[in-house]
Amino acid sequence: MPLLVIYNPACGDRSAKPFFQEHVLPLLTDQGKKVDLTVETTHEGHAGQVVSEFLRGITGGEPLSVVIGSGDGTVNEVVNELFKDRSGTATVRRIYIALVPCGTANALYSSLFPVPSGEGAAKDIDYRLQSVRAFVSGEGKRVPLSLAATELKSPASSEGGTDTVTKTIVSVVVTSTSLHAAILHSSEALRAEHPGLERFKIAAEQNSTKWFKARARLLPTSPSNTAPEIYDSGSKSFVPASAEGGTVELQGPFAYFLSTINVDRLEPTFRITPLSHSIPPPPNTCDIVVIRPLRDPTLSEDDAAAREQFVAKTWAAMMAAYQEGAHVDLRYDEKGALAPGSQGENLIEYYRCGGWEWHPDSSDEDAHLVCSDGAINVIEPNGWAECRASTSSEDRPTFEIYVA
Ligand SMILES: Nc1ncnc2c1ncn2[C@@H]1O[C@H](COP(=O)(O)OP(=O)(O)OP(=O)(O)O)[C@@H](O)[C@H]1O
Repeated sequence: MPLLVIYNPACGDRSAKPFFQEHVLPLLTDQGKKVDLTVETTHEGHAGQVVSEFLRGITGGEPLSVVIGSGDGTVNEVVNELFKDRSGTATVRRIYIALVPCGTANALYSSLFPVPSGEGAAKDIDYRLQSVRAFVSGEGKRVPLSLAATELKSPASSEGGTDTVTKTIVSVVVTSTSLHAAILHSSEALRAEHPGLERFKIAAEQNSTKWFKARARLLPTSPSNTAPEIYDSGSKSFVPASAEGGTVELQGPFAYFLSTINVDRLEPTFRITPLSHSIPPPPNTCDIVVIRPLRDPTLSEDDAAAREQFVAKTWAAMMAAYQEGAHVDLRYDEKGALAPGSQGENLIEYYRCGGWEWHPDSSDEDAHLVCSDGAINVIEPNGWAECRASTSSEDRPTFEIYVA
């Protein structure tokens, strides 16, 4: 089986290169694995180009194994490149990935291999080598990676025409709008000064009072045509969401709108979609966490005072996500407080469905941002976005990750 090794020396705390030289490459050699090509990435998009080019040089239909040392962004680049450029995957359709967590957040790795408690556990050598060890042992299991493909659409140029797709982006971890997209957008400007996770906290403060004007439509699962489901914290299970024609309409404003696949967390302890672990999802679905401030029984309109007042509720949800995903059971009492044991509406609406549409209000520039695995895209004026989750595909390359 052909074997590629790629690491991104610039991601996270920049430890990928020494970690590969000291641990990963010697382990591969010791276990008799012949590496066909080792590449240290030099620029954005490089990892995808390397895999694509390598595939074009292979003639057999065997799967390709790739050891990747990076965060989630580099994995995303490989998947997107192969999704776009099919020339290499005409013969090799299966890509097996052994992942080494070297990024800032490592959502994918820490979801597959939860970090044990204890100071510095995420940096532990054995902790970081688990996927590679599963690969070299020859007995490791692999899990398929689901993909979420988002089409950005521009409005038809004439009445009765069809909207056109201007860009398709693929996520393997998270696709979001609203607060999460705004935070990622602001945090990029802080990367050089704050390379660690603290840049997300600073960016969060900068965006805390924003609400996002849009409407969303949640879509049924394809091909089973199952209507969207919503988590019911009374029965602690998913139940059918009230759906008209198989879809659910959500009117804004939104504070938060985020969907995940493959992961239950975005950082080792930030478990934003914990139910994807505790109640395993069916194929071709994503988990969606929504906060709509006007569900708060003490708020009736969108004004500056209400936005200021609601900041504490959004933070309560974010902080509870760090407490083993406790935000999913936070409920209002009749005075709008989030007291333990309250029996009112849930603060969070937690959906599971086949995908979603996002239609931003043309007056709200911030609502036009879409985040795909950390990369920010902008919906054009009067445009919209459609995201669909898929677990397997007839005509696309498939990706699997080695797990212990
Ligand atoms: N040599 C390089 N110099 C600068 N940037 C690079 C280089 N090689 C790759 N990159 C870019 O670095 C970016 C960040 O990589 P990645 O997402 O893997 O790490 P991260 O952002 O630190 O981690 P995470 O996504 O887990 O938070 C990617 O967009 C990638 O294109």
